[in-house]
Amino acid sequence: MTEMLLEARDVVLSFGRTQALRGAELRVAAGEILAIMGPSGSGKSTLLHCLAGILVPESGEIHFDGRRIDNLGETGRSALRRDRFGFVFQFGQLVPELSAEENVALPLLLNGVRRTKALAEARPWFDRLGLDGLEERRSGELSGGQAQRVALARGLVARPRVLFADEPTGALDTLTGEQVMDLMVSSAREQGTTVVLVTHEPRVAAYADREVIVRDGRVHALTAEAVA
Ligand SMILES: Nc1ncnc2c1ncn2[C@@H]1O[C@H](COP(=O)(O)OP(=O)(O)OP(=O)(O)O)[C@@H](O)[C@H]1O
Repeated sequence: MTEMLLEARDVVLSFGRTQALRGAELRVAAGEILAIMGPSGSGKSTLLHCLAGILVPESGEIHFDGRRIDNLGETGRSALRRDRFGFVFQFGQLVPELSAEENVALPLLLNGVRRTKALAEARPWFDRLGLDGLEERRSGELSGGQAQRVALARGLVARPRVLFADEPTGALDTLTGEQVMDLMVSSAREQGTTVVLVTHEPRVAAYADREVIVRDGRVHALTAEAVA
């Protein structure tokens, strides 16, 4: 049987009167690239945040790598996010005061890696992601696609077990979005990183090994019925 790396079991979470997740079930295999699709407001980001230990479900369980993580407490979940998970969001969210290179090195610096070593590990990503020559730029001096590739490098530099990507191409034009997806998928595969990708764009979801649909806070396998 394929090893399950990440699992949501009967997850329920409300914001006030809004029931964002109503018994969400999801299993993600190690090394898998999974796309979470679904209409606006259906609970995709909330599910991603629960899987990543950012939000804690009201009931239900989240398991990662053979252990339950929703009951770890903020310190434990924060350590897990720092050590095991990488993140890419819709608007790169680079730190504007830092150079592109320092932004990529940030997860390593936060993990206690020395500055020289962290920057040395960040540098090859510029060649790998077609960003040569942009190492010293601040985020305000990068195009949207360049900034998102820097954000991708930052998400992968610490070789996380899981990369969580929430609408990573949402702010990009189609061609630039496809470049980012190509690089995300090839880099993740190269280092064996599992990817959980939230998107509402079928073209983006097509890069994944498997797609699921979130509707009204529940997860459905991709079938003609679920799409209709
Ligand atoms: N912090 C919050 N406070 C209040 N309501 C929230 C909060 N976050 C999400 N919600 C609500 O929970 C529901 C699910 O939101 P979520 O962001 O998970 O949906 P989504 O499928 O990711 O949507 P989109 O595609 O528009 O980003 C929505 O009704 C949303 O308005």
